[in-house]
Amino acid sequence: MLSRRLKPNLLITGTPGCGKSTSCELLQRRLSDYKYYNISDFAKEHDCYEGYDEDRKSHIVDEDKLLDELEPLLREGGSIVDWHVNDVFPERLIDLVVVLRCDNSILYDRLHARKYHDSKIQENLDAEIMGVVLQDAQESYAEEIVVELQSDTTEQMEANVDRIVDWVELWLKQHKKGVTNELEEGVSSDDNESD
Ligand SMILES: Nc1ncnc2c1ncn2[C@@H]1O[C@H](COP(=O)(O)OP(=O)(O)O)[C@@H](O)[C@H]1O
Repeated sequence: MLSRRLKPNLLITGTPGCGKSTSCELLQRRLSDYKYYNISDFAKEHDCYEGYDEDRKSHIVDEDKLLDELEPLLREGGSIVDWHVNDVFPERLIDLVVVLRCDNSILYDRLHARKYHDSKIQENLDAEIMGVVLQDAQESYAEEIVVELQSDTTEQMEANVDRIVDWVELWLKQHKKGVTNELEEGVSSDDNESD
């Protein structure tokens, strides 16, 4: 049975610095009727924290509370979700997972420009080299909805956004066709039942 969402939910993920927020900003200009959720901001606004990690100097997100807040919004469809963690969203709520990748020396420069601590830069570079975010996505979602896209340059980012918009259009077309088929099958099986 098809999802009853009229528009897909897109999860844009990747190691910090790979370009999620910048890509989402471009994407939202093209999909202006979609809602954008930067989960780090969302967790802060909705107080979805369960503690503070002193070593990482970052808040620990209460994933249950986060999902309680987010699920009703995602059920509506038409969402662009931006977070480096991707394995907390139930598969039924996500239609496309884009994992952005970045060359390590470029990623180093971006994280350094952000004034991240050396240990935090190293942790993220290691995660990117080992493909941790991609692996999490592959373990959490069906193979056919996980797409890995390189995002080292502005040209690549623009091409990635074009690809995502094309994918959304295809989803909408297939979904419309699928819903029509389901309705027709529903009508014909109703006919059969009455035979
Ligand atoms: N494909 C790209 N080409 C050039 N610069 C990029 C690209 N993607 C991101 N950047 C730059 O890298 C920095 C980090 O990007 P950002 O979108 O904040 O990453 P994330 O949201 O994944 O942490 C920003 O200064 C952004 O302008």
